[in-house]
Amino acid sequence: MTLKSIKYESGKLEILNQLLLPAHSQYIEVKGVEDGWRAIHKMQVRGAPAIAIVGCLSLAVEIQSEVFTNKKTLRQEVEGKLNYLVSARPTAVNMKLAADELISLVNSLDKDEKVRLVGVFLKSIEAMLEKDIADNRAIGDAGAKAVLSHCSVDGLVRVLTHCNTGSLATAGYGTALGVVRSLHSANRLEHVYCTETRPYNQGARLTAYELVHEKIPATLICDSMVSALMRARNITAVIVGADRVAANGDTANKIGTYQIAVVAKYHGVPFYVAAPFTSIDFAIPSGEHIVIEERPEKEMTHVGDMRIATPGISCWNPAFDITPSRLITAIITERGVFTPEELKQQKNCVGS
Ligand SMILES: CSC[C@H](O)[C@H](O)C(=O)COP(=O)(O)O
Repeated sequence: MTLKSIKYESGKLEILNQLLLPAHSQYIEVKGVEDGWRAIHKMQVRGAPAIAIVGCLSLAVEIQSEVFTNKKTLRQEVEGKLNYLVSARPTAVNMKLAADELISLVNSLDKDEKVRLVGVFLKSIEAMLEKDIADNRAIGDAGAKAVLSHCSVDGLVRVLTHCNTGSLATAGYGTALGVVRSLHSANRLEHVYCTETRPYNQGARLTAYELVHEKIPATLICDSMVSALMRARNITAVIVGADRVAANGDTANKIGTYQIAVVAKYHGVPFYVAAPFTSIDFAIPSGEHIVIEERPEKEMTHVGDMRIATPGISCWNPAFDITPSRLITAIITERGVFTPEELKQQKNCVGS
């Protein structure tokens, strides 16, 4: 059985508290928008697609217990709460896109009945969940094909991934980890290496957990071992996820992605970004326009509750970095695999 980070049934929303993994597998209830915002901000739920789904569901839960006197107040309330949820983590585009979609949905309703709104909301979020899984499967298959193009017809591949992009970060299957999954199902994966992903260790805590759970041959490395790995282990390709891709292909992803891309370029290893088409923000021409979230120092200075850094030292803790498009071989989406140059031409297909 694959891991499930979000459970929603009959108006009750629960999320797997990812801060406790891998030691404890514990679900916590999200009773409304305030809980949703906190869970996203504290990273109890994380990964761009999962954040959007939990944000929207937390609003759906809240709406059910509220009374609205007219459509205007309902609209204002929904818009205000969605914008509030977007503010919990600013870098990824998914929550913002989902919020815009739901706001225009509310505006298009001709009746202001609460029951109808909740029904329409839930239907649209359910469709979002299903679409995410279907898209991830398509990304997995397209990505596997792209990676296999770099080896002999029946050869095996060795890939490197960073951070967590699996079932825990999405509605299911995963993006970059979905590609790994598809390679494994096709019996073409020799090995996957995952980085620890300092400072918050999503790789060591979550990706490693998923890989062990799925019995996929995998090895954990420290972030500082990437160059040595590329020299020693003949890596076929790097595959990472994305939180936001600009129109020119510049990609915001977990901190550390950029340096892996630089090292991959040096070693001649293809570098792929795997993400749903909705992660591409055609409204911004380049990565310079992406807001990079900075996280509390404690996430760097401590492991759990134990301080590992010298007291008094100051810290800089950006959660994401931008990989320039010239370091990216291609962006794997459910609509196909595009070089950054080809991606620019896709702008006109948005929404179709
Ligand atoms: C699955 S999309 C890419 C991910 O959102 C991303 O790189 C990532 O894992 C973000 O990590 P987060 O733990 O939410 O800060």
